[in-house]
Amino acid sequence: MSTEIPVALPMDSQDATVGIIGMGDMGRLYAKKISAAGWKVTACDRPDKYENLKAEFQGSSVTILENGHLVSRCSDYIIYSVEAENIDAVVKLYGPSTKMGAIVGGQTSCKAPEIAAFERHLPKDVEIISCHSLHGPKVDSRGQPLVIIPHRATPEGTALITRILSCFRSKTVQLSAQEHDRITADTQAVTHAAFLSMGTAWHANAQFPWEVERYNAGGIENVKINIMMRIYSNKWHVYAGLAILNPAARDQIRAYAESVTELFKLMISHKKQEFSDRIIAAGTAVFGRHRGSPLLLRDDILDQYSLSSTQIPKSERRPNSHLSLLAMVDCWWKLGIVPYDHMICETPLFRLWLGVVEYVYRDRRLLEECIETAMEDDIFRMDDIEFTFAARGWSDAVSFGDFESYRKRFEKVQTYFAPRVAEATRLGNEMIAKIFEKTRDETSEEAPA
Ligand SMILES: NC(=O)C1=CN([C@@H]2O[C@H](COP(=O)(O)OP(=O)(O)OC[C@H]3O[C@@H](n4cnc5c(N)ncnc54)[C@H](OP(=O)(O)O)[C@@H]3O)[C@@H](O)[C@H]2O)C=CC1
Ligand SMILES: O=C(O)C(=O)Cc1ccc(O)cc1
Repeated sequence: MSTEIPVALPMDSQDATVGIIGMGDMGRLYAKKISAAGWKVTACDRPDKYENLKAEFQGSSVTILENGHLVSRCSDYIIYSVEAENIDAVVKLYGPSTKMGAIVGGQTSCKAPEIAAFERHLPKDVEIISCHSLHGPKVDSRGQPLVIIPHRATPEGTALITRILSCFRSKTVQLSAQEHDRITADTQAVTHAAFLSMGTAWHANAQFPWEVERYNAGGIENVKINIMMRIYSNKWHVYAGLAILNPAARDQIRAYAESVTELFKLMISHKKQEFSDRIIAAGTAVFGRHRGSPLLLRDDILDQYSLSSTQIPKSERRPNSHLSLLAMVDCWWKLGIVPYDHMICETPLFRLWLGVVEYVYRDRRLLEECIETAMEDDIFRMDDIEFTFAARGWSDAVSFGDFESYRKRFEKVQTYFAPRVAEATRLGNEMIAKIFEKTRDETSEEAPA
């Protein structure tokens, strides 16, 4: 830690000014929450958005400035909340204007390129303390993990940033940038790969899953459809950035595609014993230590959140092979990942996904039903073959590191599902709020973000 850093910030009052560069979905959430907690906030987006943004925030306690130079010059803590792909260029542009002795951080989802940009372009007298809220902009931040990364920091600086960000009432966890990237690759990247692939496969089969009888099978199917819709309602660059820029994520997405392919080959060659042994061995490795703990999800809650107009009674529901889910456990097993070890960096989607997977693996009857369906039921074959193509396609898109082709793949499916996005977002929010109400800090009086 360099001794050059002047500790000139106000530590015991709310006098520090927080600057936000990038007023997209997350930047706005940060600006609103931090200013509501009593801190002075200045913010900007690209210069061409200045007039509109200024009009929008007129009369609020957020001061909109024309560009990142002006924000950087007057702010004690500057948060870059821009696309991960752009972080180097934006820090290069505004970093030299950083106020002397200020603290700088970023909110991008992958920390290696962000920290590299800070080290490359920021003056040496500046502290670097980054953060990452592990939830999307429409989720109640209370009780969700918030990672703080004191990279080039004094204890006083870290204490100040922790105090500023305490307005989110999140579960704060301090990690290094490397630890952050490794854990979020495990929690986020593979989860997204599974749901991106589901959307691609449904689109390839020209299906809206809620209109297809075999997907009106209650709890698990509802969660799968709702999460898939949620991911495709977000911006493509969020998922592209955290997958393409994080080398650990790339490897894991490839391992997931391999598991999907290998299991699918066993299915179509009817190698039931080999398939079943592999599923059981993976399940034991991943869930063995957690057999006694309470389940993360309850089916009766999930049944309420369906996009379908008809509900099929439980006794008449058709079992599913759940290839997406079997492959997830297979890939965790192969990579030696025990997902429960990563709950410090859980996102709502990861928790839901783990909840669904666990729900199947801890019910021997359900798991055997999946194995039986995977082997014998041809109805799911057309879905599973498209899912296999899709998983490999996403893995290729990520390993080629090509943002533009990632964007095209994503937006094609996003456009297809767009007509039902508003409704799915509302349902998904209700579902997440209901599921998380038990885990949230019960004493909090704040309204959801
Ligand atoms: N959305 C999510 O669920 C989460 C996102 N994140 C991370 O947070 C960051 C922001 O994400 P999000 O808010 O969703 O994305 P948005 O696209 O909504 O916001 C990014 C904003 O930064 C602007 N921007 C780009 N370059 C500049 C610049 N030179 N000066 C000022 N503003 C600029 C963009 O403008 P333009 O659109 O014109 O490029 C855009 O308005 C990303 O790195 C993302 O990975 C983290 C947690 C959750
Ligand atoms: O919960 C998820 O995985 C999301 O999709 C929202 C999200 C996206 C990017 C992040 O860096 C953190 C959360």
